[in-house]
Parts: sequence; structure tokens; C-alpha cells
Amino acid sequence: MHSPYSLGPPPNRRLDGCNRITSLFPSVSITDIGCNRHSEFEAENRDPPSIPNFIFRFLPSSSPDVSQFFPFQISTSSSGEEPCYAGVPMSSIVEQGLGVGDVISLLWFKRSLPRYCTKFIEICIMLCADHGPCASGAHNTIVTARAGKDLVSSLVSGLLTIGPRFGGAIDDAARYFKDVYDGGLTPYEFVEGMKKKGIRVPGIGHRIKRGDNRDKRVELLQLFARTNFPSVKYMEYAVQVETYTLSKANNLVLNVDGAIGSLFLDLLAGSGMFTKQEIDEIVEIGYLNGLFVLARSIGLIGHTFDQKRLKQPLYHHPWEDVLYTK
Ligand SMILES: CC(=O)SCCNC(=O)CCNC(=O)[C@H](O)C(C)(C)COP(=O)(O)OP(=O)(O)OC[C@H]1O[C@@H](n2cnc3c(N)ncnc32)[C@H](O)[C@@H]1OP(=O)(O)O
Repeated sequence: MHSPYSLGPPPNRRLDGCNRITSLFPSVSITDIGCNRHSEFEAENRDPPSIPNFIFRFLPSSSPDVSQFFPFQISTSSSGEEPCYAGVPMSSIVEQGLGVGDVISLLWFKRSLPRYCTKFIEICIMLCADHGPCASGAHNTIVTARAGKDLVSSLVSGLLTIGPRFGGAIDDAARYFKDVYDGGLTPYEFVEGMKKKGIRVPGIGHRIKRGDNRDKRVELLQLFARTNFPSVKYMEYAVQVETYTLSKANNLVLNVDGAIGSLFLDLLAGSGMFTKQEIDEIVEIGYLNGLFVLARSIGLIGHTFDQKRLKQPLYHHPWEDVLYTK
């Protein structure tokens, strides 16, 4: 019995996909791509090699995308001598001294991005890793760890606070900044239009930061991008939006979500590594909140360990904060 989570598509669907491929590419035989060998692997109680790996080895590089034939697509191969991320072997990743930004670029974006892009991803991860115990996510994690729960429970309890008000506005910021910049709206038209619709501008506003107490993380991201990116047009637009919102209220700064959202648009558009269609898809699907989720997991895990190491007792919130009503 094939589980959808273990070996990939069951044999009949594998064969079906392979048959369609061999009919499309007469130079490729079904033996070449290993489809007729499923029972052989099963008899030896081994995982069959992934079909796409076989196929990509035999198809000419100009072949159309065959991935559409497969209900399961992978970018991590575990069937060869060593695991590969989007076709790049682990040894090559280690030997080239690549970092976690490169791994993210391979696994999320399915391509090797230039070093300044992967460095930018790494800076996002480093800067968003933690923001102290009072932020929503850390607070939840701490309370959960102190209730005696395990690492995973404590981590996810914190992660579940990530959303439109806390760390989860990067995708929406990117969507809006892209739409309004590409559509030629002025910052004034954008902000006032949002106000009319009763929607807060994603990427703008902070609970603590103010116009006269800027977010250092935003400044560091902007400095890196201004120095290394070929173009920062979306970021400059976001800064113009901030200038306008700050003229309305001192808390309406460009926050870290807005900075990452606008700068990632610049990375996608300026690197020359993505087609317009791919950029639209990345923004529409919403890849970018993943950066905050991944980054903040580092800090939340640290908060869990702190509580365990310090043997902190069950948390109880101070009575005096609570207004009791009838
Ligand atoms: C790492 C991070 O978490 S960064 C934050 C990511 N989230 C966003 O970018 C979403 C948009 N921003 C917001 O929703 C808010 O600014 C928050 C949640 C981040 C902070 O909110 P708070 O400091 O609690 O501000 P509060 O909710 O009290 O709002 C104060 C005033 O500013 C206005 N305001 C706050 N943010 C915005 C915004 N993004 N756009 C328009 N107006 C805003 C509010 O309408 C409110 O005005 P009102 O009292 O006249 O209604």
C-alpha cells in the first residue's frame, strides 16, 4: 500500500506520467527513465529513485517543463549518492562555502541567486531572529514553556501569533507596494485610498518605534540594499509612503515587514533571475512571510531553552493588569 507521503506517486501514476513523457519525447525510452523498474525496487524494499531525477538526466536541456505530469514535485533529491537541493549536491554547497541564504534560494526559489541576494536573505533572517521577550510570539512561547510543554509546542505557540499585526505583513506589503508602484499611484493616492477602504497600510506602523526612534533593522536593510542592489525603486517608493504617513502620525513608520516586502520586490525585479510572471506568482502565493517565520523560530527556540534552563515556574499574569467587571 503506497502512502502519498512516502514513496511518491504510486506505480500506476508513475507509469502514466512516464508514458506521457515517452510519447512526447520519442528519444527517451521507458527503461531510460526507470519507470518499469518500480517492482524491482519494491522487491528489494528500497525507495524507487525519483522519476523527475531520471527524466531530467535523459531529456535535452531545451525540453519543456515535464513537472506538470507529476502530482508530487520535489527539489530535494535523496536518491543519488548524496542529497541535492534543486540539483546542487550537498558537497558542492559545502565546498563553495555557501550559506543558509543560498539553501533558501535553492529550496524556495529553485535557483542559485547571486551572492548579494542570498546575503540579503541571510541578513533578513539574522535581523528578524528575535525582538525580546515582550513581542507577541516570544511571550506565547515563554508562557507555553513555563506551562511545562515541550520544545515543539512552545515554538508553534509563538509562531501562531505571526500574522497581519505581527511579522506576517511582509507578503501584503509586497503585494500592495507592487500594485501601487507598478500602477503609478502616488503615495498620497495610495494611503488616502487605503484609508477610504478602511484598510491599514501593510508594512507601515509600529507599536513601539516612532519617527524619532527608527527601527535599526529597517535602516540596516536599507543600507545593504542601497549599497548592493542594482535598483531600489520599490524601497524608495515605500520610503515616500512613510514620509507621507509620518506627516499624519509619528507611529506610522516603515516597519521591518514593509522594508523586507519592498526590498524583496527590488531583489526579484533587479536581479534579472526571475521573469515577470515568476515575480507575480511569488508575490501572489506569498513566499515572504516565510522569511519572518523561519527567522523568528530561531529566537523562539532560544526563549524556550531559556525558560527550561532557568527552571521557570508556571506563568501567572499579574492581577493588577486585569479589570474585573460584573
Ligand atoms: C515585525 C512587525 O510585526 S512589524 C508590523 C507588521 N504589521 C503591519 O505592518 C500591519 C499594519 N500596521 C498595523 O496594523 C499597526 O501599525 C501595528 C499593529 C503594527 C501597530 O499598531 P499600534 O501601535 O497598536 O497602533 P494602533 O493600532 O493603536 O493605531 C494607532 C493609530 O494609527 C493608525 N494606524 C496604525 N497603523 C496604521 C497603518 N498601517 N495604516 C494606517 N493607519 C494606521 C490606526 O488607525 C490608529 O489610528 P486611530 O486611533 O485613529 O484609529
